[in-house]
Amino acid sequence: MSSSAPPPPPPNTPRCDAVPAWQALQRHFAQQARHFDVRQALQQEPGRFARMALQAPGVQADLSRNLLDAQAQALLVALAQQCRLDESIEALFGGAALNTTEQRAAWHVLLRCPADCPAEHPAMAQALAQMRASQQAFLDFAQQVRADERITDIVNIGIGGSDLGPAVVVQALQAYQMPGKRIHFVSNMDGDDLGWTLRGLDPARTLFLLASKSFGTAETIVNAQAARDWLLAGHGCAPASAGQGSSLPEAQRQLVARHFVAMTSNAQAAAAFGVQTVFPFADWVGGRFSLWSSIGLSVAMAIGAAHFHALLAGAHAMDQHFRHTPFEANLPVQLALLDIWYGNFHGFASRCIAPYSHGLRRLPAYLQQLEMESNGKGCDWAGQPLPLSTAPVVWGEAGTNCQHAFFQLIHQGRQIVPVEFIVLREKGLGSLAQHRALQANALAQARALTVGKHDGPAHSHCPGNRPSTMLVLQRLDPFSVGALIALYEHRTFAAGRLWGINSFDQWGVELGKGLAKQILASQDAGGSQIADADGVLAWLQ
Ligand SMILES: O=P(O)(O)OC[C@H]1O[C@H](O)[C@H](O)[C@@H](O)[C@@H]1O
Repeated sequence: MSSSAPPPPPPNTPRCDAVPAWQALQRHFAQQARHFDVRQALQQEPGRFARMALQAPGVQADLSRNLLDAQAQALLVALAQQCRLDESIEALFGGAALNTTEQRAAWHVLLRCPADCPAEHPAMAQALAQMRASQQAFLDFAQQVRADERITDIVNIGIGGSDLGPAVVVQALQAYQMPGKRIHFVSNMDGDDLGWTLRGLDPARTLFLLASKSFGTAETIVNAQAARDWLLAGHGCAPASAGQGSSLPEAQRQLVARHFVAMTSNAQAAAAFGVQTVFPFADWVGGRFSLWSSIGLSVAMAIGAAHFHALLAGAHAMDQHFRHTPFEANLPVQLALLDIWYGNFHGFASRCIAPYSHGLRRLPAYLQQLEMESNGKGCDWAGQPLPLSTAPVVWGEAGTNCQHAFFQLIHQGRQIVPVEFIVLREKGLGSLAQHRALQANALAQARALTVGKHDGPAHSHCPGNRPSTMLVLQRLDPFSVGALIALYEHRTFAAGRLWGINSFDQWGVELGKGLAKQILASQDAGGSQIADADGVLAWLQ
């Protein structure tokens, strides 16, 4: 969306609790569905697995182990229809100003449009052209760096959406990573993060990628300054003071320009820091949806431009599925409806993500930001307090590690936690026997949750009837990973629209940032303004 063409307004669609299907679901839940027994359903309902198996690009899903009967499923689809979710989906693809508190579109789907993607309207044609030029520039640069043997270490400095997306993808696609280059991610304000990362690195062979949409995030700026000091010190120069980048002596300026590049929407601030190579992206790219933009530069450096295009192709295929598949077979929509069913009817407060894949071990952390920052909201887009729960608490850990940690609670604890298993058909490194055992463990956990155990001493009983979903990827390749992440993006968007939420802002994050500044000022003033309630500050002096 170019700045000269204001995005169209979002559609005025109803919230989920304002449509007739909501009341019908409440009645169905109270009268019948809360007693639903998935063990029995799996035994007695012929074709349940086939009926509840969904096929999306790169991802197959088995929903049959969920606490969902045919009537609830039909009513949930009716709910999505009555909320006119199709209009919201069209608005996303049409670049409407869905981010109502910041009057911005959320047009990340445009970033994965293939070269022959037609522009839907003139503003989109302009945005596409700009996007293509900046995409080509950062992919070309990634190829150059890959070919440059002098660079051995690439350090991405960013936080939140400027860290988690690229970090999870680089880790997931380790098999595609070129040898001879190490990619590091530094996010935490704690100096140990950067400090330990830089230990043993050669300043002459290190390239820093400053990833920050705003180029104003405290953690990123502090780490960038410390990295610049390290670079200068490594070349025998004194540290530069904060913000001094553009007024450094010429030799030092050149050094900074050679070793730092930035991916940002705020090119001016990056230039003031001393960065001369900037890969911009449009302000309609939200931070947690930005890995497809130049924020994904570390990914492109790790796997190369061709594989980066395959990642985009996977996401685009999921976009098409989301946009064009009827709700009954639409995987992101079905997963969003499950969130509504579990959160608003069953009252389950959290969802566990268990990827049975070492490569996907950071996916839970990524999804925590995507889902909880997007939909952890308490008021709707009209400014009304929401009388219903929104995003579940998302948590998890890779399998089989999770089995030896918190799965005990999921099997026998008092609260019910729907689990999302992610399993790969094809093995990575390691033997086929290892891979089969990994798969068997995921299937065993899902079955154990369903059937439970009802004999033997009481302490060994497991109630069973605990819900789970199984997502199956062919293998951990760029296409499948792109599709998987886009699946979660769209699920989050669909659930947010049904709850009446603006999924694209994050005002709750701002409060603490402001208070941190105040506390820092108080520390700088010797703690003289410490309030009684902040006695701990005195302990820390
Ligand atoms: O990319 P940046 O502007 O540095 O923002 C980094 C992150 O920080 C913010 O506080 C938000 O919580 C995130 O949504 C964002 O991704």
